[in-house]
Amino acid sequence: MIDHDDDALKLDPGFADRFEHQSRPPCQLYLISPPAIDLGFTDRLARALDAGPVAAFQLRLKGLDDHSIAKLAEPVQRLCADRGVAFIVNDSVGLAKRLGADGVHLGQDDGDPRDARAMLGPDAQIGVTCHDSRHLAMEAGEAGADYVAFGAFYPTTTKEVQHHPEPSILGWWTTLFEVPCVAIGGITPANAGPLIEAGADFIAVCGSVWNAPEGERAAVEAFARTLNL
Ligand SMILES: Cc1ncc(COP(=O)(O)OP(=O)(O)O)c(N)n1
Ligand SMILES: Cc1nc(C(=O)O)sc1CCOP(=O)(O)O
Ligand SMILES: [Mg+2]
Repeated sequence: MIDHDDDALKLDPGFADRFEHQSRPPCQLYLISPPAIDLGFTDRLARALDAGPVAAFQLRLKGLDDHSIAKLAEPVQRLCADRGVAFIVNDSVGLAKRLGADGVHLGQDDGDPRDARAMLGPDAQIGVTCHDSRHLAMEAGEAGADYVAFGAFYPTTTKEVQHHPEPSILGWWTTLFEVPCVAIGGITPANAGPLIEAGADFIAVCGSVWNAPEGERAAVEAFARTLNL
């Protein structure tokens, strides 16, 4: 059965405690890195993380081997740790283990969450891509995922996507299961509302922060206003 572990709701330690009277904490921001970064990226990340509450940061660098990602990861991971932001590695359980990351995000072809759990231990946050599929989400929950991710809700230029769920999948999930759900794909401060209202526990965003004409600081501030944080 799906794990109803209370820790599953605590990506940001201490956050949930402020909302003990509610059955689920309010929706939080989950920031995804640009697909490529250089060493100067930490300045941008610091501006983003200092602009408003960010629960988690995912290092998602495509087209690089684990060794190259590890070299770029070190200052980024330190920055997240200094600010109490969960540091999640995309795709690679081995890299997450090597870096001592807080967790790993697995796509449907990135490995079995059970193997990830065995390698990373009980405290690791393991997230699983579930596209627009209730079936995949229940499978991920059964396999011990700490969150399930649905998307892409809106058009995105960050990734080629084939699946476009309706916001109602978020409400369906949160009504039935305690495991948090993440909404992803083309989310901006202006279009996040229906996903938050439908029940997203997290909104995961990339382009609307890193490609924002007004800069990452203003973009995170705008998300904080949308989320009422
Ligand atoms: C929070 C979150 N949700 C979905 C994804 C997509 O993962 P995946 O399908 O493995 O695609 P890539 O990101 O690896 O291109 C994600 N990374 N994070
Ligand atoms: C990484 C990713 N996964 C998706 C999915 O649907 O599973 S959509 C996506 C891209 C997210 O970036 P942006 O906020 O710029 O759209
Ligand atoms: Mg992947």
